Amino acid sequence: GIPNKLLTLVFIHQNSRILLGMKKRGFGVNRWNGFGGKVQAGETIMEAAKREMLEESCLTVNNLTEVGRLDFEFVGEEQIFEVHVFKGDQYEGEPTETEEMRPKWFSVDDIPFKEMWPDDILWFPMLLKDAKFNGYFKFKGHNDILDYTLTEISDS
Ligand SMILES: Nc1nc(NC2CC2)cc(N2CCN(C3COC3)CC2)n1
Repeated sequence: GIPNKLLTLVFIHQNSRILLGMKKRGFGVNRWNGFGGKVQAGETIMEAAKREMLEESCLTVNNLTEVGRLDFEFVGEEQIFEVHVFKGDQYEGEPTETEEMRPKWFSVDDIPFKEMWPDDILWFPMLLKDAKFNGYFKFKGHNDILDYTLTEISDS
């Protein structure tokens, strides 16, 4: 088949708070999410994650680590979205609204799942711990999950 569409998703998680952004346009508009976007030719996935974070929030994240990978299939579409999820807790700069995203800190006990992609409530508990996770979701449109698999990979 055709190659997967490589995408990044970056979260800053500090103790009991996590930085999310309200997507102001494009894919996932009007949903809170981490920051990220496409991987360009000639850059690593990590470089793309840092670049998108800076472009979308004006933050430089220093200690990103990859914590998961989520594959998304959309019924009727050939290309799989391959999302590489990163987390860090050290940054430089101030969270700043851009054309793409409006940043806001949330308590980890009060994540706005009703205003997020429907898969998020499933893998967020793994994101907030320090285990790696792999997921596969089959979507019908942008709101219905037809089936999924989700595996936690413990470091130990
Ligand atoms: N949390 C979450 N869920 C998703 N679910 C699948 C859509 C059904 C996708 C997703 N991303 C894929 C799109 N990407 C946009 C930023 O530039 C492209 C952000 C991360 N992020």
